[in-house]
Amino acid sequence: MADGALLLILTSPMLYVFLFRPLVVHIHARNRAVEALQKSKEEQFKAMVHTSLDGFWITDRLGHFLEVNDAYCQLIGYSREELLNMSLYEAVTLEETRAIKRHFRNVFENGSERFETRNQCKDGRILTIEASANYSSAGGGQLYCFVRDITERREREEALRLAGSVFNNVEEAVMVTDPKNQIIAVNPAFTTITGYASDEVIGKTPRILASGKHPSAFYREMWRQLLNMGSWTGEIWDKRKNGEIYPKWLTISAVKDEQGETVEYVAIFSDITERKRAEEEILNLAFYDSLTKLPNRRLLLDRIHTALSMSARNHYFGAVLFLDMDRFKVLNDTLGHDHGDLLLIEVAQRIQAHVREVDTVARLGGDEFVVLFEEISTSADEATQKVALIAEKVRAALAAPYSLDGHEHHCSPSIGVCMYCGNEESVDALLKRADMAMYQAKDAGRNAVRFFDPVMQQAVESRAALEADLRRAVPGQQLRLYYQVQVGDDHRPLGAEALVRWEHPVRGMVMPAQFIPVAEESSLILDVGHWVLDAACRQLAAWEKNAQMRNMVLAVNVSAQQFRMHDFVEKVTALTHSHGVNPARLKLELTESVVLNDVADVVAKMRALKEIGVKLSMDDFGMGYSSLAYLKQLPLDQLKIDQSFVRNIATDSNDAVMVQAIIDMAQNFRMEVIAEGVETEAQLDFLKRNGCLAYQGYLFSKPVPVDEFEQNVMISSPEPQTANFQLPPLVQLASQPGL
Ligand SMILES: Nc1nc2c(ncn2[C@@H]2O[C@@H]3COP(=O)(O)O[C@H]4[C@@H](O)[C@H](n5cnc6c(=O)[nH]c(N)nc65)O[C@@H]4COP(=O)(O)O[C@H]3[C@H]2O)c(=O)[nH]1
Repeated sequence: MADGALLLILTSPMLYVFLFRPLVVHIHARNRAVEALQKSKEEQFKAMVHTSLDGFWITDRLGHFLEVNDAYCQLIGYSREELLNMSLYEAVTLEETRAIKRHFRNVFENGSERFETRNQCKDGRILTIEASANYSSAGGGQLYCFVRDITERREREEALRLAGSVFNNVEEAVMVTDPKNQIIAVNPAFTTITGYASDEVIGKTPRILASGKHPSAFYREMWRQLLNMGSWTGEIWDKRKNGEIYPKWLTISAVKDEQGETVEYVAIFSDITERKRAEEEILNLAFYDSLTKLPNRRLLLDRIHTALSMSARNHYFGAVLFLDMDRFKVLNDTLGHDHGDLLLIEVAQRIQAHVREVDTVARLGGDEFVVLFEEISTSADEATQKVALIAEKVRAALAAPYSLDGHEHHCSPSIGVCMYCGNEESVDALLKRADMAMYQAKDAGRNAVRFFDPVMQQAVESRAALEADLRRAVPGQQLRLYYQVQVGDDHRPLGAEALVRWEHPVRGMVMPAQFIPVAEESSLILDVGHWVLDAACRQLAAWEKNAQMRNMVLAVNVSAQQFRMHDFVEKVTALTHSHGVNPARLKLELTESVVLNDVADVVAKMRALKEIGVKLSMDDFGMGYSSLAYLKQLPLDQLKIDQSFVRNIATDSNDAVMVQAIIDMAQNFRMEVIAEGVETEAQLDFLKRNGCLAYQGYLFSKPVPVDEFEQNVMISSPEPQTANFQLPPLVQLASQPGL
């Protein structure tokens, strides 16, 4: 139909009344019905949406909320009014905005999408949301979306995932059992540690792992704790599938349900073999000697301490045996430390083989061993007899030849024994006594057993007291110098030997033989030696002013320790300078022990001393290990024949020959020679006849204080070096106190 015709029809009044109007009315009615239907559907939809337990929202294409239900408002914490003024982008976390845009695009393109997002509540909480969105083009395009809070579910899943990953990856073995104690799950670490795969143990009880090392009472106690406290933790020995028994650290926990009923037991354990080994190693290092595996000093002291307390309670006698291998150092130095070590191991084994298992054999260090015997007997006599027997057996065993790496070696022990009963003596004192007895065994010629002797202890104690006093001697100005004249063949005084004396306020005059060895051992000799040198130089300086004394040469004893000091030469130089003394008036008497050490160093020092003009004499010559080899290297001015040879020259042909030889040697090396300890005319006569032209001894004078010495010199030589030394008024000299 043409457009004009239709227009005509529609505009015709008749048509309008009979056809169009009813039609319009019909259409209106139908539309109203449709509208009503639609309205009721909307109502239904609204009701459904608002009563839904899930959240629901509608947004426009840009995400502005157009509608939200109560469930969503409750979920997110905003009111409906607030949300209708917000966009979805404000209700999600910042990190989610990009994802939301992507989801929107997908929904626009595909009509719908399910996705997961993170909403941020008004109070800041973050919720994991599962969203199901649909697109409608109505109203310019809208998104309808049902949302559900799945935060808890996700957290549970995550926790489970984590637990699963822990279960599978953890280093500890995990074993889960049901309430009847049947294994229901094990993790891979369980298989690694025990050797059992899960299908080999599931359905079985954990008894399959038991080592049999623990008594049933141990397991009863474990279960008692597990049932009462809900858990048990401890160390336990179990057995691997391959039969190996190993220690593990185990925690068992009972898992209960809401009613408090145990639903599972979870056992978590780790293999502590390595840890125990390391602990043992540390313990061994701390308490055992690494070479011989014997207890070390620390453990020994502890054991002695306990033994003394026990003895105080049960009144049993015990003993401490201190032993040291004779000349072990020589073996170590000659055969090497490896052989030394082998010997010590063998010694340890031999001692152990001859004592009871309960006795403690310990190594103190070096070649020193100690055996502690406990509870030998309540009778002192019986205990001593028994210990003497064992000690002798040990001695004999240790003195038997050793075969060390193919070399046969002979070595013997010196053994000191100290008995004890009760705990009145300290551990230290006991060991010291045994040690002292051991030294007595050494003094008795080695390879011997000696019991502690109180007299010996007395000697040691008085020596210690002497040392303590000696420490105060130099600062307390208690030392004195005595002078013993040295004369030439015409008896003219050539000089003197300075000999130290100690004037102790209580002990009186102490002779050097008593205190010099103590000083040597305690290094006090350095102080004493320095004092002597200083005093000697001061005396020489004083004599410089006296015409009759000016030419005196003063001999001073120098100990090996003193000479070894790196600055010895400097000290001598400084002393001669500071006192303004001509060094040629000072003669240092060295003993053979000085040169025994480092010959090159000794020679260098001697040369340096000679360079400044100091004279050098070899004291006690003939006594030591004098050898021509070193003698010719030493820049000596004089040899001093030891008084022990001089003493018997008139009666003992050996000594006479020896003295003759020394005199010849000195002459050959162009050295002076002086004899000490000349007491008789016969000795003097022999010496003179054999070419010894200088003397020192009681025949001329005992060592005397300086005044007396000066007096004697002046009497004997009114003019310097012209008259003979007028001697001997020996009876007078001998009456000097303290000489
Ligand atoms: N029987 C006998 N003895 C005689 C005779 N003539 C001298 N004597 C003694 O023999 C010792 C000689 O000194 P020495 O061999 O150096 O032996 C010295 C020396 O080794 C050491 N000594 C003394 N003073 C010192 C010192 O200042 N420093 C050091 N390091 N040692 C010293 O002490 C040792 C002993 O000194 P003294 O008791 O003074 O003993 C002195 C002296 O009194 C004699 O005719 N008959």
